Amino acid sequence: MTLVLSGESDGSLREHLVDVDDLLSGQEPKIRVRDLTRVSDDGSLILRGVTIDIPKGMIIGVIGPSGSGKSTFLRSLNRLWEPPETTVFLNGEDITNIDVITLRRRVGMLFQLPVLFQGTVADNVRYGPNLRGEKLTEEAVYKLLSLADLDASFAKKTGAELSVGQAQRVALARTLANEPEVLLLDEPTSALDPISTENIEDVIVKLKKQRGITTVIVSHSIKQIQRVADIVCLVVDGEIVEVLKPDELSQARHPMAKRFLQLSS
Ligand SMILES: Nc1ncnc2c1ncn2[C@@H]1O[C@H](COP(=O)(O)OP(=O)(O)OP(=O)(O)O)[C@@H](O)[C@H]1O
Repeated sequence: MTLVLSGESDGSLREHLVDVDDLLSGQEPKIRVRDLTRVSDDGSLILRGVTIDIPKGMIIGVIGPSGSGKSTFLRSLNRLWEPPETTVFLNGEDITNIDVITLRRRVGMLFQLPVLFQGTVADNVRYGPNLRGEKLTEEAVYKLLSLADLDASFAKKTGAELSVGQAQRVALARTLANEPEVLLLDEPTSALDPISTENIEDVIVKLKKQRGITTVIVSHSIKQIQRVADIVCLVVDGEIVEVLKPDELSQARHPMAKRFLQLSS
C-alpha cells in the first residue's frame, strides 16, 4: 500500500511514492482521503481527486505553488470547507457524520495569524474545556502553556501584551487544551521571526514525540518542512503530484514541482 495514489497520476511517479506499509503496520490511517475533488463556483478545479493515507503520529508537510489548493485541502480535513461525503475519514469514520464542534476539537487548527479571544491568556486556554463544562485548574493551564513553550507568568497577560510569536503559542496551547488527535497548521510561522519560528517547530516535533499527535502542516518554507516533516506532499494545481521524504526533495520529477522546488530553494 502506498501513502498516496494521486487521482490523475498515470503511474509514472509511483516509484517516488512513499510506501507506508511499515508505518501503518496494518492499522487504519489516522486520516484517509479518497478522491477529494472541489470545483469552484466558476467551474475550475481547486482539488482534483486527492487521495492520501496519513498514518497516526506522523508530521505531513504540504508544499506547492501559491493557489495550488494547499489551504483548501487542509480546510477540508476539519470541515472548514465541507468535503463531499465519503471522501475524508478520521479513524475510519466519515467526517461528515461527525458533529462539527466535536470534529474541530479532535482536529485542531492554527492559522498564519493567531486570533486571541478577549481576556487573559489563561481565559483563552480555558475556552475549549469551559465549553464542555470543564474548568481547568491553574496547574493544568500552566502545563498547557509549558507544552507550548510558555512559562506560567504568561497566564495573567492579555493578548495586547504579547508578541505575535507568543500569541501564536497561546493559540497553540488553547488548541491543545482540547486534546486534539490531529493538528492542522496553515503556515503557522510565516508571520514570525526566526526564533519564534524555531520555538513553534520545536513544539510541533515535541507534540509528535510526547503525545503522538498527527500533524499536517502547510508551509511556504521548504527548509521548515525539511526540519519538521516525516513525509512531504507536493501539491500542484489541486493535485498531490509527489510524495517524498524530506531529504529526497531534490529527486522530485514532476516538472512543475521540480521548478517550484528549484525556485524556492
Ligand atoms: N471560497 C473560494 N471560492 C472560490 N475559489 C476559491 C475559494 N477558496 C480558494 N479558492 C481558489 O482555490 C485555489 C486554491 O486556493 P488555496 O488557498 O487552497 O491555495 P493555496 O495553495 O493554499 O495558496 P497560497 O499558498 O497562496 O495560500 C485558488 O485559485 C483560489 O483562488
